Amino acid sequence: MSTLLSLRDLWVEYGDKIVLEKVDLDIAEGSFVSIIGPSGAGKSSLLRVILGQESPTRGTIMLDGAPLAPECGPDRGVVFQRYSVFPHLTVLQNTMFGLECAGSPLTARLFGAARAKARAEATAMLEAVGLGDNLHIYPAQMSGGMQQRLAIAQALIKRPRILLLDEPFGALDPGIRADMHGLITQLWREFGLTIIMVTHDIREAFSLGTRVLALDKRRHDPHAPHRFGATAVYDLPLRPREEEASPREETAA
Ligand SMILES: Nc1ncnc2c1ncn2[C@@H]1O[C@H](COP(=O)(O)OP(=O)(O)OP(=O)(O)O)[C@@H](O)[C@H]1O
Repeated sequence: MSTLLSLRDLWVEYGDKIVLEKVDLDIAEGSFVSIIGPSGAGKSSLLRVILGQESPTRGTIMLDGAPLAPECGPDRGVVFQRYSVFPHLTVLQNTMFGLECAGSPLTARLFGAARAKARAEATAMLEAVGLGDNLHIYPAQMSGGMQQRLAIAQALIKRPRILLLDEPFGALDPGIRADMHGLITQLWREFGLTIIMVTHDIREAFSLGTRVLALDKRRHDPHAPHRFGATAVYDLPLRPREEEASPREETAA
């Protein structure tokens, strides 16, 4: 598999606090990378710099061999733990919104054939995430799992190559979580995605990922804990995706 994303000598600092130091990573196209690590290790900070929400203090990020644009682009989608959907828009409107913004940046409205096309694309995406029967309801009428399905549809509608997931299932009940594991694995295959997922759930990290990265500090100074940042202390390749039939958690059960 070819390298899609390359991080070289990446540092993230806030003031005199070093959060990440000397992160060197190559992420293969089509991989599903789980990132684990203690609270405050810089997992979300790493996602934010890959997303383009923040610039690293030092170092480079290359996407397909070219420097990553320093802003969020359509090649990267993101789903956070907390629901990021618009409460005043229906499921369909929430999903069409990304296409309308891209097609009409000033008014975020499409008309005629362009609108019909966006509507058809959004409807197909909502069917793919299992919300095909709920196009016209509002987020307040949905369960947490349904809202996360909608957040995934919103992230995928612009056909990103990389999907960044920051604790996407952390707020869900165990049964719903298992359904979402099945869904994300299916979408990963169907859309040929490269996924980078931050999770606190080690079982989830290993059952979904083709690779597990642990971020932590290699060096500690008890008198100045902020002087050293975290880096990838473990990098565990798991089975390649071709060998995967279903999430390992479900196969093991
Ligand atoms: N904008 C910011 N300004 C200053 N410090 C920040 C900023 N963002 C994050 N930090 C600090 O950077 C460190 C890493 O934060 P980050 O959220 O990346 O960790 P994390 O590994 O995702 O943690 P958690 O597992 O608790 O979500 C924390 O100490 C945090 O307080």
